[in-house]
Amino acid sequence: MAAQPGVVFVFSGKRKCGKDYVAERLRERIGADCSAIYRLSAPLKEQYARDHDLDFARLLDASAYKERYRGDMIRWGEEQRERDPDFFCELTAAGARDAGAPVWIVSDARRRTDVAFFRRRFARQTVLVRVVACEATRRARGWTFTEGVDDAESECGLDEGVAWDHVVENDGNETTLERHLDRLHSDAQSSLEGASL
Ligand SMILES: Nc1ncnc2c1ncn2[C@@H]1O[C@H](COP(=O)(O)OP(=O)(O)OP(=O)(O)O)[C@@H](O)[C@H]1O
Repeated sequence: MAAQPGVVFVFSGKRKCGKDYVAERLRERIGADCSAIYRLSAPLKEQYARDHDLDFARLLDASAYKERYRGDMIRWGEEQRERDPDFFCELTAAGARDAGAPVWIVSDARRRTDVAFFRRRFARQTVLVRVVACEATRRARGWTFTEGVDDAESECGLDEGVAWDHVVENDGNETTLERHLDRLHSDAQSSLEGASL
């Protein structure tokens, strides 16, 4: 049987708050041998590419190819979620189980249903992490407010009403970030010890 995770970190945050950056720093801290980063958007792109006979690798990068299909891909994703809100979470979890690392870092939760899925399916293992940075910092990292994106559910669905286990301040202060990473790392260690992995 495929492996169950010891810890599932579920990251969320506004655009350019540094979710990917902090997720990568956490993976380095815990060690690439026992942790891996997963994106809920990856199986969406993979499945979309398969259904539409497209090149999955080119949909993943920041190419004009991806931009050409972006609108239709978003619409297609919404249709799948309406049919089954857990569709992409299930695919991600199945891929992660097969890969077998004990610590999963899911770097891009965007919806209430994403958080609810991991809380329900991996109740003991899930650690909810909100990454925050002020608007000035996000702007300096390339963010500009875009209508239809920054006011959409995919960007605002988790702004309120979620009991985060950790809120990571990522405004560029290295000492603060290190302190947060220490806490997350120690959470992972205790959970792994508790699960006797
Ligand atoms: N603490 C930090 N120190 C230095 N650079 C950072 C830090 N946090 C983020 N960055 C940089 O800011 C940029 C945006 O970060 P990142 O891609 O992780 O954001 P994101 O929240 O995943 O964005 P998006 O939602 O658009 O995918 C990247 O170039 C990243 O390297």
